[in-house]
Amino acid sequence: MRISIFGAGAIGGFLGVRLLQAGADVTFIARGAHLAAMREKGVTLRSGGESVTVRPRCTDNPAEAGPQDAVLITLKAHSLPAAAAQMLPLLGPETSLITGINGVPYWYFYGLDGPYRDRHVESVDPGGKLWETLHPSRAIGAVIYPAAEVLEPGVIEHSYGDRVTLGEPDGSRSPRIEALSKLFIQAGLKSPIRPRIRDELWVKLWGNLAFNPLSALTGATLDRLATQGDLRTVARTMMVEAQAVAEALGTRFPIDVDKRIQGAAEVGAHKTSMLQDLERGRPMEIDALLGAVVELGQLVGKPMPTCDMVLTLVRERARQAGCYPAASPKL
Ligand SMILES: NC(=O)C1=CN([C@@H]2O[C@H](COP(=O)(O)OP(=O)(O)OC[C@H]3O[C@@H](n4cnc5c(N)ncnc54)[C@H](OP(=O)(O)O)[C@@H]3O)[C@@H](O)[C@H]2O)C=CC1
Ligand SMILES: CC(C)(CO)C(=O)C(=O)O
Repeated sequence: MRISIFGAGAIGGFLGVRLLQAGADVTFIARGAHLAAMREKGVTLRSGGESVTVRPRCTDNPAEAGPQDAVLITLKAHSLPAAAAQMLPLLGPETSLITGINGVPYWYFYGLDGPYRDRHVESVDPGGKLWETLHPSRAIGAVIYPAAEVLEPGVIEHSYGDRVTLGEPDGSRSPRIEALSKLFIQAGLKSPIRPRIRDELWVKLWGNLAFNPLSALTGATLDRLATQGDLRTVARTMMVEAQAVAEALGTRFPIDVDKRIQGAAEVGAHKTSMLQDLERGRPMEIDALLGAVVELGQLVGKPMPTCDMVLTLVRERARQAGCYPAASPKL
């Protein structure tokens, strides 16, 4: 299978190495110092006490790779609008796009039964440009559970997790999703195919929408946010508000909110990705993880006072650190 990893940083680099080792024809699409290091010295993956270096095709010019069977998008959410047009040379008539980005995906409402069918989500897809450029008929949803980090340009550390859940927006077991799941399994990952991928996206997002902004605001690690009295109450209140929104859109949560919080507590003294981005002065995924959920709340008419307040505060915290644009998205 010809597969490009668009945004082959931490998680994309980890998955790309695994897919290459499984025999796929993989192209890493990256940029800057990380790309230069991968070109010069190959990509080193450290995982489970072992280190392997591979030499994939690495480029910042998708035209060099040409049309692919699949493109795995592992950009940060805010990088996708600017990168979408760059993906066009990778797209043949049958190319699928696996969206590995955390948060509400741009294709969320594609074919979704109910009054909001085929709407775009402004917070992640300003003006519906992604919908047009990367038509959601190409999209395959993914929930990525492993954790990885770029330790230095060209060197990736995989710290835990091996599950990449996949699902077609329409829930079907299409030949393309079967082939991708098989490839991920050959790459040593667990890769179940879910008929209701949005439910699983929400279970991950449920934690991210609360813990990530709260960690950025307070500096607290996941274990404190999930266990310390008042902090836990704030996180839980946000999650309960979001649950009402998700359920109004047809989501069925397979676990309750306390079980989800317990799962986050078990991760331990971990800095969320949003706190890490803030500390490094990098753009933060505020709009994909919380802004989009607040937008969906407005859409279905469910009040989200705690989420609204935390969104306002975390945007300003990010602005003060130079990690968020001066203007919030217009909804
Ligand atoms: N890391 C993790 O453990 C996990 C991450 N996720 C999610 O996966 C997504 C990716 O996260 P992560 O891997 O940590 O992010 P990274 O920043 O490590 O990787 C994204 C890479 O894409 C590059 N990039 C951005 N724009 C372009 C472009 N136009 N052309 C080529 N390369 C580009 C970035 O370069 P630059 O740095 O120059 O912007 C960066 O190297 C996020 O949504 C995250 O929430 C999900 C599960 C776990
Ligand atoms: C650690 C965790 C689970 C926090 O919700 C996460 O996904 C992140 O840091 O983005």
